[in-house]
Amino acid sequence: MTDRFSDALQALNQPVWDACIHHRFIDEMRAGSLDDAVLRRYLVQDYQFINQFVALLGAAIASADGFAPRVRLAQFAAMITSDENTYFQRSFDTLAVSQQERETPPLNLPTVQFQALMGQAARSQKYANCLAVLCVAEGLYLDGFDQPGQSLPPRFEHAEWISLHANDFFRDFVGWLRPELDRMGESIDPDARAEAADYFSRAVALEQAFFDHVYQPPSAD
Ligand SMILES: Cc1ncc(C[n+]2csc(CCO)c2C)c(N)n1
Repeated sequence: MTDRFSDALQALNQPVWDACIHHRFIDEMRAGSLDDAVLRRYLVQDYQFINQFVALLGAAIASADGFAPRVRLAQFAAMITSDENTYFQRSFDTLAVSQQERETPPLNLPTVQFQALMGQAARSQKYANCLAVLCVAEGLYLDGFDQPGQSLPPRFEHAEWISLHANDFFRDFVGWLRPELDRMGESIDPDARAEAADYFSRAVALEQAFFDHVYQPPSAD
């Protein structure tokens, strides 16, 4: 076990973390072999996830302890609400996702639970809790999708999703996020650390459930 708070949290959750980054969903996305029905279910649910995620970033910006972290987080929010948003819209067009499914789909249980977790972290107004959830949501996607020397699959729906998480900007952001959580971990008391650790663990478990659920037939909550 190491001294860094972010490493310690990841080590505590390593089996589930590894199950996520080696999840069939990630393998099939990288191979370009993902079933369109699975991709469609994933993207429809994930679009609802991203909405709350941006609210969580807003809460992190509000609860951060200085201007430099606020600038970082704001720049990241700008990327998600521009490049990433157009990726969703173009993929929805290709997969013939209706306006209603884009905006108000029935939500899977893990999506509702993740939204609740992000809302709770945001309302706690504690920067460490927000960072714990962000470290999972970002770090896990970096570890899963950013493989050295990988070649991208031919279809843009797969290739762009990978390159959204395997690029210098994203690497740099996660490379900032982890030491930022370490820094906050040092400045809060043990109870607050335990609280942030709980957010981290719940987020890792929900990431796994989120991936698993898109392989289940619709309405199998
Ligand atoms: C369930 C779920 N968890 C994490 C992410 C990852 N994520 C959300 S926003 C963002 C920024 C750049 O893409 C990243 C990496 C996701 N998409 N869906």
